[in-house]
Amino acid sequence: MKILSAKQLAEADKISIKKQGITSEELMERAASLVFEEIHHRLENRPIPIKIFCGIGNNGGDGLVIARKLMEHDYKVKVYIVNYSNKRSEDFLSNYDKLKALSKGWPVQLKGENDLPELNKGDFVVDSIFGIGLNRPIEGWMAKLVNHINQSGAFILSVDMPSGLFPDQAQEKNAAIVKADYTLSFQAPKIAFFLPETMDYVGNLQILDIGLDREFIGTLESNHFLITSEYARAIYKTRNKNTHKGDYGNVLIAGGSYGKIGSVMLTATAALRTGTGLCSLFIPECGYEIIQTGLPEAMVLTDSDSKMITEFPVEFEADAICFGMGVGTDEKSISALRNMLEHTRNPVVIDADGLNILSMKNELMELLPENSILTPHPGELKRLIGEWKDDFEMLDKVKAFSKKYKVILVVKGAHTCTVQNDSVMINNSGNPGMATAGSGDVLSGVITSLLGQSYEPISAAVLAVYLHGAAGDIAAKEFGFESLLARDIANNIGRAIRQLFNEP
Ligand SMILES: NC(=O)C1=CN([C@@H]2O[C@H](COP(=O)(O)OP(=O)(O)OC[C@H]3O[C@@H](n4cnc5c(N)ncnc54)[C@H](OP(=O)(O)O)[C@@H]3O)[C@@H](O)[C@H]2O)[C@@H](O)CC1
Ligand SMILES: [K+]
Repeated sequence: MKILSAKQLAEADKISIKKQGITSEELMERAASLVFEEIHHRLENRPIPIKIFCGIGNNGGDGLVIARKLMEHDYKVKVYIVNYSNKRSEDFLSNYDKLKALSKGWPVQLKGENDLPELNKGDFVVDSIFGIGLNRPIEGWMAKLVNHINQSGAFILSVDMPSGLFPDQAQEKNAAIVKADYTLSFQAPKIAFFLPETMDYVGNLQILDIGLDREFIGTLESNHFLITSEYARAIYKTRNKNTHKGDYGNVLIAGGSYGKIGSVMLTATAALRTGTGLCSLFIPECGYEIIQTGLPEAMVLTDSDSKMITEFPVEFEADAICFGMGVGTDEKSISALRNMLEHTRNPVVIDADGLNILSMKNELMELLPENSILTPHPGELKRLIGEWKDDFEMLDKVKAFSKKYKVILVVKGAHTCTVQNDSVMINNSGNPGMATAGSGDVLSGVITSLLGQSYEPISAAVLAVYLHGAAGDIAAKEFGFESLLARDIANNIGRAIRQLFNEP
């Protein structure tokens, strides 16, 4: 699903009005009615105090429509107009008149910090102050209003955007932004919903299809995509009946050291659970019995060193190689990575200490086969690309790095971003329970497995990230967030694949 900018959405808004022969007020009625229906569906006429904060632009206009509809259904509604300017939008004004005609009490006008209304824990607040028209940070008394809403303990539903949040540009530190429990956003996701510094303002997210012109949206160019289950399903390759293990890749996972053999075991488990035909590990001597006992499906090659890998079995013909988990950054392990890169043409997967070695020995970057996949968490990413001042600068730096070295980066986080050149694929599966030791090792195993099964490198990365998150979601249903182990993610990859085909 395309992630669109505020500018593109405003354009789609205009084009749709023209092509569908409707007025902007009719489009507002349509969009806001969908929000009303979502609220009505959940509240089922319960007499909860609903307090609606409306700006004076079209986001505020949406709030007025929602208020009118709720009143028509006998909800307890109070409307506050956040009077930040005299420039009311036309659709705001016509909906203001409609509301006045319906309600006995006039909306309360808020003009300064002395007007902050009483809010309580049991209240249901609708935030309709600013949407995609925000063009500067919220300041002065309105910033105080935003903090007042945030601190009230009320349930907060934001319409289109949490007010104060820019859809597609960096935010000032300590900016006043509504911290929503739930955001109902129109037509397309916005990038700020998924980035580490701003995702917490959004709460649960739902995108409402307000019927903007599909054909026009189809022509809009975007470098940012949200990975959906439909997309994952389209990439996935089914198995033939007439088949054998040789059709599903022979992968080699190189890593581990004394005390860190578990990492490679998790990677190999995940690779096998993702369908790898043959899985071999290259590990130090000390891990031999551990792997042969713990994972009989895998084959083991050992280094001459007992505690770390110091070389690489360059004669091994693997369909995909993964290097890095648990290897450490000793000079001897660095030469093992160099040895591997000097003898490999096909894209490889580099994780964990493999990435730390690349940051220490920049010249090794030049040896990476084209379309290799690097899977840094934020700490490893900083070592690779340096510091960044905000998420947008981080994305720019990652894109530049991807182009410079012709590699794919899987930037791990709550919404893992897979970046190739300028395009960013954002993942939406997964949960906080997956913030656990070994989770990344499992992801590398899934990517390597798909790469070995002849998926294009970018498809292997994107599908792996999606399945890893979906498997984590299935595991969390059984174990809860706290008890979830990395191996539970690996063990649910098969269910995540089946789920791709059970969902509508
Ligand atoms: N596009 C669609 O698909 C549809 C959109 N719809 C709805 O319209 C919403 C967009 O409405 P909008 O363009 O009127 O902008 P909105 O966010 O209400 O802001 C209003 C004005 O506030 C001002 N302003 C900005 N920042 C400020 C600040 N910090 N402090 C003070 N003032 C500030 C600025 O005006 P300025 O003062 O700069 O002249 C700005 O123009 C959208 O989010 C959705 O809810 C749906 O109804 C139908 C389909
Ligand atoms: K809003």
